[in-house]
Amino acid sequence: MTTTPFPAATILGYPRIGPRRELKRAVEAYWSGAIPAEELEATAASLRIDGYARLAELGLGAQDWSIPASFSYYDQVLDTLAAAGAVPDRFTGLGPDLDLDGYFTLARGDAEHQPLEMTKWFDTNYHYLVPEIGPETAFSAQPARLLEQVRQAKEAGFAARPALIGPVTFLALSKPAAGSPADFHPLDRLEDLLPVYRELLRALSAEGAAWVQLDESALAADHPQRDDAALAALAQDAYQRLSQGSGEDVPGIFVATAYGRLEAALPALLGTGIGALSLDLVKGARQLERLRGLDLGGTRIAAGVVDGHNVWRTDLDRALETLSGLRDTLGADVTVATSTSLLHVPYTLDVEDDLPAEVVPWLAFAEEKVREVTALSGALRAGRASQAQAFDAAASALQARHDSPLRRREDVRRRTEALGEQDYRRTPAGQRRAAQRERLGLPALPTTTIGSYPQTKEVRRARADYAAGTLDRAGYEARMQEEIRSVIALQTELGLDVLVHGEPERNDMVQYFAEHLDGFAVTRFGWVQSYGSRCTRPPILFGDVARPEPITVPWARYAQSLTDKPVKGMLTGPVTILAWSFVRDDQPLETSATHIALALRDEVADLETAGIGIVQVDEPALRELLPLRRADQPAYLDWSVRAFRVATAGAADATQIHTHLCYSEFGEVIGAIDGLDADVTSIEAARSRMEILEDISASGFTRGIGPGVYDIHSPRVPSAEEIAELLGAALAHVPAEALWVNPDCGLKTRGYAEVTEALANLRQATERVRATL
Ligand SMILES: CN1c2c(nc(N)[nH]c2=O)NC[C@@H]1CNc1ccc(C(=O)N[C@@H](CCC(=O)N[C@@H](CCC(=O)N[C@@H](CCC(=O)O)C(=O)O)C(=O)O)C(=O)O)cc1
Ligand SMILES: N[C@@H](CCS)C(=O)O
Ligand SMILES: [Zn+2]
Repeated sequence: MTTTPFPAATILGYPRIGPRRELKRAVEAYWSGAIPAEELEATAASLRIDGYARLAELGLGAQDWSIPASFSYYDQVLDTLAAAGAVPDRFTGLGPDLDLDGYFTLARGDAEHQPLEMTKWFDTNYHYLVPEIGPETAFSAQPARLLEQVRQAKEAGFAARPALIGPVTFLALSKPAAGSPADFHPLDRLEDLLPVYRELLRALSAEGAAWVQLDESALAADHPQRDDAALAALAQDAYQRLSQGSGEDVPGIFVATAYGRLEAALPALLGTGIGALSLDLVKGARQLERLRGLDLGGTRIAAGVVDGHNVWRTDLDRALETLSGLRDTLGADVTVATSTSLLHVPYTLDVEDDLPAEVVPWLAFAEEKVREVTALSGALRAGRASQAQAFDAAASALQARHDSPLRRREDVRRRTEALGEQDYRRTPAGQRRAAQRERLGLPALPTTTIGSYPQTKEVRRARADYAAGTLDRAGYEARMQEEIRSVIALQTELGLDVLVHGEPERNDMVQYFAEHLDGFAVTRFGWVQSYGSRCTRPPILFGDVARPEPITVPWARYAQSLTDKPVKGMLTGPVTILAWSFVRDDQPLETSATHIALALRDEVADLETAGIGIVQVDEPALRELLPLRRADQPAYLDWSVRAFRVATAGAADATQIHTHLCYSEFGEVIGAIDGLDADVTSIEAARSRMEILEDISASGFTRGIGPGVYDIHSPRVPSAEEIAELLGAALAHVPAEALWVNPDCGLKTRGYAEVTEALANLRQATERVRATL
């Protein structure tokens, strides 16, 4: 065991995109050829050092290994793949020692290579790149980048703790490389990967790193292919072996877990020789009870009491009580920590000049959370009085929040309480189908798109000018109407059957609604990394939600006035609005979902009044919020489905309700999708070549279904032949009267040239297949 003690206070990770999105801009400039690699690396290095310096100013020790080196150019799972030399064979021409361009090729693909798949990181809106591991994938230690970061930090006067994904989580989140035997899982390669971790740890130790963080959050989630006890046993064995000999040539191992609770892995990890273990005591508060009576075996517990995944100011008195109770229970000192990396929250509240003044003191972003961690650590060791100012300020903010009338709307509460079973139910789907067929008169295999059209520079510029006040409201509306006219004209020319207005007025499908609903605040600079260089500004839900006036109706009405074809109204569903916002922690999510659903229900009614016959309610995040533990999933699926039904069940029989879900792991939520009772569901299917439809037909799903035939995440334009083939494959599983033809998702991130060509091919392919029916 290392002789350097584990720090008294720490965080699991920090935002890295830059306080002003400097890394995003530099990376994108490098991609476009505007700056050379040296300039990107210099920007990255100075962002890292400035970040360490700021964390030290905020109270973390510059020399005690409390500051994590959690930087990444793109994604921390990709960084771990690079450190383990686990480059998939299909990336021909790339060796195990990736340079910057090789690294970005894995993330973004190139002319010859599809990029690694991207998927959600636990229950967050962050996406990681999925490693592809086969029985023969070669592993080799590639520590150069990690060592360089440790060295750079050291030279600048900081002992920054290297952070990697741990071996069990790395493999648990990987997928089998193409061509692997059916019964193979990447976890089968743990034995081969451990020596590589050993070597990485040795190299880091030789560079002077006294502690290394290995993130093992997969141990806090149920795994689709391994039961919890089996995963815990793998982790136990792995950490016993990695810890052997620590102190001589192996640094102290800090296993970080977040996003939920450890079950079997909690006792399994203690006693393996790891130096420290962090637990998420926000989402996994029930772990506290389980710690009672466990033998720590010399492992120090880092108590994640400051929420890293939300923006509320911590109740410091309560957290201190938890910490001192835990210290007494364990009979050992504990480290104060964040529950997760702070990657999920914006840098600082300090720069926000437009948040409601009353709400600001209720909040803590990354910098403020670091101060909370250090205040708690100070109080735990020297008493509350030593941190009186921080504690008193937190207590009065908490009281003010508790007493604030901003949190409650009695009209919304009354309406929520008055909801009865009839408000969740439409007439049976078959009856609705007949009414809709008569009203809409659509051809077989109706063609449509998912909602957004390319967000051009000009559209973004108009929005920025409007926000800055250099374009007035009338000018802005005229500009958006011009865009809608052109999108309707394009769809008419392409001969699509169900048109959309194109969503030009939306900066983001969630932020836009939050900006138009009471109960939400939006930030000006609160960017949070979603994937790679892409960021979102999650809105903050602080009160009961109400809709002061119709939101989308004028745009939809305008679009419908331009055509005789049906225009599909476009809303974001309650679960997705919640999933991509910072949500209230003072009431169940279910209650907030119902409030949003009621606002959407009114919007649906107003769209109907405006003559809109089809309304799509997008729920791409339905899968994302699925609890990590199977036991918790049925309750979630129940309330999320009910919220969708509150939003949509007020619609007339002749109004066709669509929903859209853009991910392809349907197995877990297929029952819920049926429960939504939407008339038509569009899903992502192009990349998996319609394989997903086997699940759907096996489940007896009888509603309209639009499996995507155009992979919008790729700049590739699918040919008419390819689309016709996909439609043929779909018809093997879905009756023609139920099949819709559409892309996988919205077109906002694509350009007009590719979109126009792809949609022309989509239309042509549909004609061909229709002729065979
Ligand atoms: C579908 N996805 C979404 C998720 N979460 C959401 N909240 N929204 C989503 O759509 N999660 C899952 C996926 C993640 N996918 C993406 C895809 C693309 C982006 C993305 O491109 N983000 C943009 C920011 C988009 C945005 O809000 N734009 C604003 C203005 C932004 C801006 O930078 N303005 C400039 C000034 C304007 C100018 O001069 O051009 C500035 O502030 O400096 C807008 O369009 O109005 C990104 O750039 O990262 C994210 C998630
Ligand atoms: N209507 C949205 C859904 C994205 S998931 C869009 O088309 O962009
Ligand atoms: Zn989508």
